[in-house]
Amino acid sequence: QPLAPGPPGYPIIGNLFDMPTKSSYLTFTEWAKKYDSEILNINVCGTNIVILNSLRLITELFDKRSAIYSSRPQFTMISDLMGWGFLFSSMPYDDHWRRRRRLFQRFFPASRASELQPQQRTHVRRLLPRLMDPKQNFAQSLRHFTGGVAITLAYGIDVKPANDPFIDVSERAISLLNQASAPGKYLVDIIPLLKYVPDWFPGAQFKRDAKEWRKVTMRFREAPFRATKRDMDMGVASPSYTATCLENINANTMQERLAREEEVKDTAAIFFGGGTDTTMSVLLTFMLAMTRYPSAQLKAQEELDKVVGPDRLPDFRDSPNLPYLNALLREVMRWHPTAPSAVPHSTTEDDICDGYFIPKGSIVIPNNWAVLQDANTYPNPTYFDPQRFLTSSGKLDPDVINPADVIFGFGRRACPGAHMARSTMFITAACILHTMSISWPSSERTRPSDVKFSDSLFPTLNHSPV
Ligand code: HEM
Repeated sequence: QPLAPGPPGYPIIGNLFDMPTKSSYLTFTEWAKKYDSEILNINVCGTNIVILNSLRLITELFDKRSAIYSSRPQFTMISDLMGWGFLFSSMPYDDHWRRRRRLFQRFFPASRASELQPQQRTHVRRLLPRLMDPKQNFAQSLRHFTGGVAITLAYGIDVKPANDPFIDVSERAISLLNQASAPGKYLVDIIPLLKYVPDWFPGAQFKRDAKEWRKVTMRFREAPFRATKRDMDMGVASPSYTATCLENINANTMQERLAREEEVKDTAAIFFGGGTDTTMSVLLTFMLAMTRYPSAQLKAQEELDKVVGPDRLPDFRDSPNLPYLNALLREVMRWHPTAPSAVPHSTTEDDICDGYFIPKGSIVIPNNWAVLQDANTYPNPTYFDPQRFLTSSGKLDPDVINPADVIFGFGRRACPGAHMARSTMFITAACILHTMSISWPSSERTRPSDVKFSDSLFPTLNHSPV
């Protein structure tokens, strides 16, 4: 069977020089047009990479054939040398992953979303005055907010308004992780044996860096967990994911108990590790869209005025009565999706799809950008238009694909924090729109349309809109 089409490449290095280092989702979308194929194949120094450019193929492989499409590619620099292998989002499809994913979903299931609401409310109420305070940097306030929600829910720790030690170490750790995640940055990811080069060896700066950065990773994993355990021992711990999991450990031996505790520690770290940059990215995109499309903002505010009225803040229970706001949030997720080229999976068996061979060990990238910017599904896709998700009678249209069913991923590796992310997005956007208007600062020389999205896995704006 042939491989799927794609740029031809060179012997040994394959498509090394074709592989985009910036906005890869745009290049993948162009290739799909150029080769007139929803499925593409490239090879970078022996690693086979398959790119899926349609929802049909993504659901076919990740949902229907999930038994062989549910692993993750391994990156030596991050997972091994920097110590991030404990995050189950990056683990291969094995028992370590299975145990952690099961634990996370047992104590943090969508069915318990309403239990998160009091803490989410408290954090939004603290965010609103900060956003209105001209002395506070608005993006920093949003970052502190999403970090605070994660730390409170994971550990029951109430973060300080500024210089919080847990937020500070977590932000530093994630920023190092993001820097090291740039595709093709480290040769050791292509030649894993290089990890055995001694630290003092010329050219081994990556090993010296990794040694320092690993200390930050470990502090990120340990410090808040230890604080919660200490509070539990003293009987003063607030309810949290960590406290619930620790209370529910059922172990026969000390060794077994310690192993279970390590799993709790690993999964608690995912709240910040998986939930902060991602939610922040959607909220920043929301703020930018509001400055660029003031008529959509006004419409959502009129709906809130009608449904919520002037005497209270919006609440979770208002959601079913706010179809326009919900449509607007869907459009935010579609217009510039978070993780546009998603989180790659990898295959554990050979397979054939649409007549093309997919070798075992291939990296498989779902190109969400191509799905969410497809003019057949979303006419005039570059335009921000919440109305596309509504019927003529103003209800949410079930026939238009909800971008939330795309941006949180697919199959057995789909995002297990989507319920929390969606409710945080809803309550934050509703409260912001009901209490303030978002506009571009008149003193600013650039315009909202000049704003560029940065190029990390979860792009955030590199320029604050307000
Ligand atoms: C708007 C916010 C968020 C977005 C856009 C998002 C998106 C994603 C995506 C695209 C994946 C990969 C899915 C796949 O491989 O098919 C993922 C995985 C994951 N997300 Fe999220 N996420 C968000 C928030 C959160 C939150 C709040 C948490 C935790 C509380 C979380 C925890 C995870 C975990 C643990 C995984 C890895 C699952 C696995 O590999 O088994 N995410 N997320």
